[in-house]
Amino acid sequence: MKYISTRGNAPELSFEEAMLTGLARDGGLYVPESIPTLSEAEIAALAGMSYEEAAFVVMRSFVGDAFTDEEFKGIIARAYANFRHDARAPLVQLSPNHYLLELFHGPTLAFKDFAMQLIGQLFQFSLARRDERVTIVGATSGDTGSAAIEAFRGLDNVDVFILFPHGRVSDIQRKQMTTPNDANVHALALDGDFDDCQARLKDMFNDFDFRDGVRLAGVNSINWARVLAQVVYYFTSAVSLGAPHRKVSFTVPTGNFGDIFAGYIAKKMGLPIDKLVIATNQNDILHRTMETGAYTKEGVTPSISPSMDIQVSSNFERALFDAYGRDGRAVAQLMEELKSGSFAISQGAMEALRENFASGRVSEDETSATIKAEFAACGEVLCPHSAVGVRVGNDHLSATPMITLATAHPAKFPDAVEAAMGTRPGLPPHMADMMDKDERVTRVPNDLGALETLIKERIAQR
Ligand SMILES: Cc1ncc(COP(=O)(O)O)c(C=O)c1O
Ligand SMILES: N[C@@H](CCOP(=O)(O)O)C(=O)O
Repeated sequence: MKYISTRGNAPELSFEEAMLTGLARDGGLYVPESIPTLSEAEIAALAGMSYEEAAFVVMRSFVGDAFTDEEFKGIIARAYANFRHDARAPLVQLSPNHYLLELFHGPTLAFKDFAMQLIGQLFQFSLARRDERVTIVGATSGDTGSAAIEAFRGLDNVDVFILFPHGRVSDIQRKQMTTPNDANVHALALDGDFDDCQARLKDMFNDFDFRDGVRLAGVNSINWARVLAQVVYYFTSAVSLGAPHRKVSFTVPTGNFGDIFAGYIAKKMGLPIDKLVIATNQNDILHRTMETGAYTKEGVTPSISPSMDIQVSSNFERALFDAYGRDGRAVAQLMEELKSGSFAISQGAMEALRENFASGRVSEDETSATIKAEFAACGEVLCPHSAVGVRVGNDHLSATPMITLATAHPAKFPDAVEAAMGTRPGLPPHMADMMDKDERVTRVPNDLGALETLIKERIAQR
């Protein structure tokens, strides 16, 4: 299995090389050169398997010969050992044909743990056998950063720097990133929004002297392994509702487009998915794009679902690559145009996108009202991101079962949940003392040179 860049001008890599490389050297994102499929019988057989067994079957052909079967099974087992639910990703029923996939039973209470715990194990295995060390720099709107820190804290051969937008993450998210006291963890509060954090991260990857000098690695969804790990729960949840003998639809609260792109990969692998619905908050660039065919940045307005406050949706580039018939030059041209604020998508590419994706947008009031209504109707307490998904999922109900992804635990956003339903959700026992812990954080400017200098100095001090 080889991996190619969405901009068509970077070396082809193996799974392990692509994982350790992060952003392609032409600025694009790595994708598999072809998508392996599972037969109906193979999908049906997932029904009797544990989450870990299903994960092995779904991901095996993407990793090629990077690991033996036994090595890969061990990596998967270690990745999910500290989840707090036996099913890992349990499905609960909200209404007769609407189900919620709870993805918040991992160590940091967000869906990011599914991929980050796996990536943590993959990196440890690969770095140890290569005898290498890396510098991970991550950009976060709140959840990716805490999941990355949890997955890599305390490791000798990894430094992890997390850029988060100062004042724009919840208190719990910030504490998750600033209270670990491991010497290899560096929380950086950037003066800007998430798009600035992600842009500076990509700038670092495009500065080859810096990139090669610190041996930069990425664990954002820039990294294909992040997307791959998320494909698994589309299969396990759909199978538990009767796939492949019955179609299912999914609604996915969306920001950087990684999670829903994993659903698209599941569909291409043969999972019978009817609709994949993009759910956005008031930062609705993806919904506007699906409606108008123009991808136009408008600036980010902070919302009560802060992890989705994103305008430059990184993985949309992977969807565009397919929609343009895998024409890397066309994608590179669109990304060049985006530097001036917008690009128009061709009619053919829009048709391809609309064949696979529907979309909806949810206001702040609607998000709060959904938290309140679902608690009253079925007792499920939703985080604001999941509520955005459920609201859009309700608008797209049909005879096909709808699965909405619950992407974070409500206790990560207690103020928004309490304001909506009058009760404050409590943290699980293993995090109960988090708010009392001391924080370690450095305020940083939105400036590439200053960030690179700081990172180099910190590495030199270790
Ligand atoms: C809680 C939560 N929900 C939804 C999303 C959106 O996921 P994606 O960026 O993969 O679209 C994020 C962040 O990415 C998140 O942290
Ligand atoms: N919502 C994310 C944003 C980073 O996106 P990713 O797709 O690179 O993980 C977050 O919580 O940080």
